[in-house]
Amino acid sequence: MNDMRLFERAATVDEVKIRAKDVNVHYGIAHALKDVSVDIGDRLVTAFIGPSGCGKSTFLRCLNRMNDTIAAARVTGAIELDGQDIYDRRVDPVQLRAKVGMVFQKPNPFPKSIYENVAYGPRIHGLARTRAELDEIVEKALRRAALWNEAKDRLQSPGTGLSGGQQQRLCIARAIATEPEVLLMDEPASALDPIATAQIEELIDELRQTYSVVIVTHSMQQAARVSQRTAFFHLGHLVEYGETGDIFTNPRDPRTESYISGRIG
Ligand SMILES: Nc1ncnc2c1ncn2[C@@H]1O[C@H](COP(=O)(O)OP(=O)(O)OP(=O)(O)O)[C@@H](O)[C@H]1O
Repeated sequence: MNDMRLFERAATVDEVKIRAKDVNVHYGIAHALKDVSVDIGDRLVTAFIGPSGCGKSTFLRCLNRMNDTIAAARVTGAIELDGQDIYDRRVDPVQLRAKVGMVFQKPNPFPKSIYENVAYGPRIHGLARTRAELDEIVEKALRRAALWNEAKDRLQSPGTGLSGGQQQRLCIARAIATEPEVLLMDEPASALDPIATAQIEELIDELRQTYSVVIVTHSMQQAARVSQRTAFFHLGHLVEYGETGDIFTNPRDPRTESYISGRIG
């Protein structure tokens, strides 16, 4: 049984979920991201690391067209999700963001009940026909986000009344309630204490059984703990990308080496 599971995981590891080719981003005249090409695998965690301002969040936002919402941002190049160009004019960015969900640095629940926070996406995307179906979706998402036990008796209480770590798990539940395929996380634990951080990291490890997870992090320890692949960015360039273990123990580029040994950043 165990061998079988290993085999299944090995078989899925090399499937490409997102393929980015020659992606450039300008904010007005500032060239923030330069010729980034990368294949992001399915059902594994990819970490983006690098010094402040190197373009990690900018690139993350390219993957679900969140940069569309920034007037100054201009994105060129190609990004495919399962072989489909996400920048094609026929793609509805709202539908895309249901498939490629996002969790932000600061937990940002809606000023609504816990239940409504999770039910919102499924409702606008018409995923439930009845209240019972919606209840089921909400419960499933809260369970997957490891929040059900803490939230089940207070579903009608405001989401903002939860602790920081619980709020972040609520935001993860909200993101996964629309059955996304990819989860983008921009420093999801940076506002949390060590215990809540450990819970989020454990959850990320769970989630990769189902999703492709991409996480921006400032913590190299966190990247080493949660990810299987790591991409190192520097001054808008993707300098090095590979197996996390290799990046941290045997980096090929001197800039990566300097960063992970604390000489730049
Ligand atoms: N909305 C924006 N408008 C103008 N410039 C921006 C905007 N967002 C980012 N930038 C610029 O683009 C560059 C890359 O920023 P980005 O936030 O992607 O880097 P980052 O690696 O995620 O940084 P950090 O680790 O500090 O969050 C920076 O020079 C930043 O000032």
